[in-house]
Amino acid sequence: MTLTSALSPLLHASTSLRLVIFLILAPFLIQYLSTTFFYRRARSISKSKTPPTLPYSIPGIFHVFGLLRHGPPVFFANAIREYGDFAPFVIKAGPTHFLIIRSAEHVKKVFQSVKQMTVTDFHAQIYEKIMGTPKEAVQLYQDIGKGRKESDAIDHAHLALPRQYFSGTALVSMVDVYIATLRRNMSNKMIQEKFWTEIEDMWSFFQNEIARATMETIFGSELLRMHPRIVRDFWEFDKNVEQLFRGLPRFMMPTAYNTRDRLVGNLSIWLQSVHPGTDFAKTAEEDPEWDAKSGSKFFQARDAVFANNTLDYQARAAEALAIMQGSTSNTMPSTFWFILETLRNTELNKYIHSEIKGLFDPVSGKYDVGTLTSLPIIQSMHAEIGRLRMATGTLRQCQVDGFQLDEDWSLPKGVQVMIFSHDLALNTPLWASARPQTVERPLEEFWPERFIVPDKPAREKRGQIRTGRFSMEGIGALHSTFGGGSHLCPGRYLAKAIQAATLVVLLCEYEVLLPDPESVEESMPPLREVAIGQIRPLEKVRVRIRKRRVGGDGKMA
Ligand code: HEM
Repeated sequence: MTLTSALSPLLHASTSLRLVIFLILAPFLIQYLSTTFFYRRARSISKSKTPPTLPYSIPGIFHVFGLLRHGPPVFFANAIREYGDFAPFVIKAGPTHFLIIRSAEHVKKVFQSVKQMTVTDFHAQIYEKIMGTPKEAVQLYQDIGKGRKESDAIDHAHLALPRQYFSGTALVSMVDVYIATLRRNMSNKMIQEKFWTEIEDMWSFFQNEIARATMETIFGSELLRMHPRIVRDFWEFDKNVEQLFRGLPRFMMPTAYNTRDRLVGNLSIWLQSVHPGTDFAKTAEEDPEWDAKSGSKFFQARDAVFANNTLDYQARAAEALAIMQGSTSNTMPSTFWFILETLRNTELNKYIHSEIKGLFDPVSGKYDVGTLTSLPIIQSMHAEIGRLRMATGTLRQCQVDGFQLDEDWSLPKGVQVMIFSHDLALNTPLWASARPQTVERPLEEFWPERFIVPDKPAREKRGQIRTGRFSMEGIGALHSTFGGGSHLCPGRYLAKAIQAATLVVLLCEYEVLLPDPESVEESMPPLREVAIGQIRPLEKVRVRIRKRRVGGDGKMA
């Protein structure tokens, strides 16, 4: 349709009719013009231009209807499929502008520009809309980086404490607690040596067991004792996180708000009982690493910062919910896939079992967590699960006008830069040019050894597991599952340790098998349909489990 033919009915009608015709035609016209502008801007060779906006038909509202109709995960995925070759491009939800970037160079530039690309406002919104933080406390988050003492202390608790406690020996102690908790909970299930027990739905089983063990490790056992429903409430809350972030009124989604409020209320009651006053944290070297009532040293130290910096119990409970969500929401699905991918591949299963079965020390009754998590196959599996089975988004807000993304593109102040891990993870040309060895097998396929560099070029037999050293060299920017730069997820080592610890307990202490492998293959989720969000099998996955016999020397079989 040309512009003249589109306007011709208008030129020959009465005023009111013209208005009606104009209103009917206007969206088509605007769509036509915005499409023309989009391609013109995207193909322009001029320097320092602002990125184009995806075609739209209603100015001011832009892509709001599409985002509401399909939901952001599908809308963003469709936009990438249709216009991905023209990235970077902008999607506008009314006054909020999202810039989608898709190149490794752009990702690096954004992560490295710590001062110009921040998360402060985004984090404040998460606390207010999702976690239910009271308004007065939200101001403290918004004042981070503005020289306010309490806000700086909160920033320290967010950035420094997880990095201190989720690495080195502190991490090993946490994982020891996780393993002991998981083993105890599993042994309470009366799983037999002689008979197989059938688990109908491995996803729900993991939702319960991994969340339970992770929560007990971070918060202590008293929380679960006081509020036995907390795991169920947590998953109900987690399901509604995106809805809560949209900020729809309470009457439109009462269950989402009620569940969130119940969680915050219960966490607040628990905190008042286990962390009274401001001097409750026992974090000296000689203090125990974990306390059944007060929780891990990490959680005690963190809550003490908030207690000493004007956060009331409701705001502290919202903080506890944020840590519950950060630690459980992605770790459970990634652990599910870690185990399922192992069970799906007999050679891999045998190889991993042979690598890990010697890691149990019958004298201490503990596994060697340090060795376990540094095995190349475990590290590579962790990276591959993050690449293929997780779809996370990382956001940064541009704080300056004219931010130079590169010599072609310049960004306005306020634009929200979005990086989608799954999109980058499946971009074959980028991976092939960054490190050709990583695309020896298609990126759409799960390849546990993708991140292993062989020691020497050896001829591998079919099905044989590749050995060598683990490396992320050259591909860091393409693997953004854990974000990047100064906010790179501090829990990534804990997530890897939880995956490996769950695997070691299930593989060394139990025999686990998939009774219906064909239906599991048919249940594999499609790729690229959502840009962000939980990836889970299409159908329930059944597993059979029975206890392994322990040898006379106390060693695992
Ligand atoms: C597979 C599991 C996990 C995934 C995929 C994941 C992913 C992410 C991502 C994408 C970010 C944003 C990073 C950025 O803005 O650059 C993040 C931040 C964060 N994650 Fe994780 N995470 C996982 C596990 C954990 C665990 C176990 C914890 C433990 C408590 C944790 C705690 C945090 C915290 C506290 C932040 C905020 C960091 C900051 O703003 O400085 N995460 N995570």
